[in-house]
Amino acid sequence: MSQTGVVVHADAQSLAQATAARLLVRLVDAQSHRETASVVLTGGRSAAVIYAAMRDSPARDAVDWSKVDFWWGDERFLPSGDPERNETQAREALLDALPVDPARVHPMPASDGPDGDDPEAAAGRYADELARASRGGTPGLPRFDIVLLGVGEDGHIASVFPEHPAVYDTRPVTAVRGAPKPPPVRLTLTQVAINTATEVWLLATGAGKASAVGTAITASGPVRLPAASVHGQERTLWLLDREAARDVPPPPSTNPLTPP
Ligand SMILES: O=C(O)[C@H](O)[C@@H](O)[C@H](O)[C@H](O)COP(=O)(O)O
Repeated sequence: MSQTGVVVHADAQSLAQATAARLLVRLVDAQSHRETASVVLTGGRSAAVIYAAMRDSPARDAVDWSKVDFWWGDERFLPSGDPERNETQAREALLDALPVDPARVHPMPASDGPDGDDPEAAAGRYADELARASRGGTPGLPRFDIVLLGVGEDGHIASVFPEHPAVYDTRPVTAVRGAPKPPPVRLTLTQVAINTATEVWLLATGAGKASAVGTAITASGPVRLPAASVHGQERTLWLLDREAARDVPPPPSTNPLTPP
């Protein structure tokens, strides 16, 4: 049974530092069981700060980076090397500083790649790459130890936006056109793929996220927010700063001395 946790940090910087440390420990743990580990990276400002904190952490070398598989949860469908691509951000903030195995770094196709400016074909290509890495777990997908997801003000995760076709897509990867967050054309893992992960970590900082976070965490019943529809097989973690946690009720007290 998947557990959901909510961790609230004082501010965005402490969230980034703590999440970087948490991710490093989680990767070391995964490798202690299986030699390899896998993480699905996200884009956005919160993620970039976490990547830099990982890069600068003295504990980073506890991970055997040559045996970590890096996937992406979504990508802006732009030419390779474009500064707006999530791949570019992750390479500059983290991957370029690590002894990664290039064969284990799996960026989503770029718009100047083999499929040209056809995002549907590019999505299919990434689905094929995922399937090739499948090792007997979920058919067509590799094991994802941790999926990182930034959360948008509208409750989107990756490039799955509320009421957009990707919400209803049952394939593991899909193309997105008309995304409300520029750029409009993107590739994204769907909730189908995300929810196979062992752990899903949702990252949100700032008051602008509070409403979406509060609704996603507290609403019962069919909530039309993608952020409310993703969960890890074993654990779902909400990693928030105080501002983003504003609308999240405090956990029920476990102190037996507290009056009901
Ligand atoms: O490509 C992207 O833009 C991201 O993958 C997207 O899902 C992002 O994580 C959220 O929009 C949060 O972004 P911020 O952390 O910048 O608010």
